[in-house]
Amino acid sequence: MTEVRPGLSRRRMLGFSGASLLVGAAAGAGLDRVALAEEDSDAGAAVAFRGAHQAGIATPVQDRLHFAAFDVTTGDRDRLVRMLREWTDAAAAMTAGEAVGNGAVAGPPVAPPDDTGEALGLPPSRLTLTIGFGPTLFEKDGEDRFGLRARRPAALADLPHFPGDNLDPDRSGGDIAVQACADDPQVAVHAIRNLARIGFGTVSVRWSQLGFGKTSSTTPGAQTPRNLFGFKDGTENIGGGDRALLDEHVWVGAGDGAGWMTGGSYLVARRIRMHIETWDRTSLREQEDIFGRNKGEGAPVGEEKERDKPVLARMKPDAHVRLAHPDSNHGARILRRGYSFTDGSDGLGRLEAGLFFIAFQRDPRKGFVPIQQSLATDALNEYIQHVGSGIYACPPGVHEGGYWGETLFA
Ligand SMILES: C=CC1=C(C)c2cc3[nH]c(cc4nc(cc5[nH]c(cc1n2)c(C)c5CCC(=O)O)C(CCC(=O)O)=C4C)c(C)c3C=C
Ligand SMILES: [Fe+2]
Repeated sequence: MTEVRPGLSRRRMLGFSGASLLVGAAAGAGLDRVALAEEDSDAGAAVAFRGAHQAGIATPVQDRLHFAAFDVTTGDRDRLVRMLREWTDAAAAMTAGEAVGNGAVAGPPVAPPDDTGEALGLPPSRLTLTIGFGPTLFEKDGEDRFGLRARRPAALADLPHFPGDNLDPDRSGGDIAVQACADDPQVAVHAIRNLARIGFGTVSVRWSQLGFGKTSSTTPGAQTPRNLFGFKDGTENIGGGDRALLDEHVWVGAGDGAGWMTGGSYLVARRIRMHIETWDRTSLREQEDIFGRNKGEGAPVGEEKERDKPVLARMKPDAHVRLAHPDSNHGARILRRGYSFTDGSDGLGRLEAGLFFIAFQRDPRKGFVPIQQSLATDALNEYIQHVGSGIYACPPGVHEGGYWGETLFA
């Protein structure tokens, strides 16, 4: 259930109605977080922070993203744990629409405020904060900085090199990642900024990425969003309410090894540049052949409706959907949760744009890796390039009184 924080709430201060109370009441009534958020079409509502699984994985996808990867700058394990406790309190407050600590204006005038203030007066905006731990937290340059080496899950293996990869190390990796999703970009940015501020002296931001326009959904009944190539993206995704598929492909099971990850999931992030100008000079027929679906409706080749069952044999052998489909990958499935991005233009007048691809899975060695290997012959590769990468172990959800990563550091 959502924690009620002391101090000056950004909503209480402005007389805002208590969306977080709705979450609390619903949790008390036994409704689960996904069902609540799905029913609640109010983009300003709160998503419960605590639960068996972290929010931001199976919960409905919000409109905006701020993803940040941090490097830990201390070698002091206790200090790191202290920061994770402080982050947890701040995350619980911000996701409930509350200010961090004693707020932006209620603290002593001689000290910097606990909260940076730019979200004052804004509703919770369905903010979710999801944490993950990168391979380098467990071992970096042969060094076991925090005594965690033996706790590294086998599933948190470094990703192999894939054909066509052109990865920028300054936009890859990181000891800790936080995915902030919200319906208001200011709320997502505020959340990452406050975590970075709290972490000063313990962590520093290695790289971050803003995203707009979700390119996948976890609510199959909702309208499928479109990516920057103009195609519906996320049609065949794992639904947030599909418990059987989530248990099979997304949540780490008790028998999977690394018991501290039970109920957690692995996040793979890929910054994928999309060559928009080249794509825009490509014929409609060619574009549709590349995906194996039509552009208007999103129907598979030879079918009429988006949700019609695809017949892979009707698609070109190098069609994206044919190669990514579970039937071409021994049943491998992932939960996609990516966002479009544009970071202005590059020096050649081309849009610096693409897809910030995010996928959650029970084991990347059986999810993202084989699918991406199968995409080696994808016709889409002429129009895209992977330029950033990260893999992170996202622990299970936080219970009352617990903190982010408690099962790992216990
Ligand atoms: C390794 C995983 C994947 C990467 C990387 C990836 C990149 C990528 N995808 C699109 C656009 C579309 N993808 C679609 C389907 C689809 N893609 C993946 C995986 C990766 N995509 C999967 C598993 C699937 C579902 C396949 C299936 O079961 O049918 C679609 C079709 C609509 C849909 O189902 O979502 C589009 C469109 C882009 C533009 C891109 C890189 C920039
Ligand atoms: Fe795809």
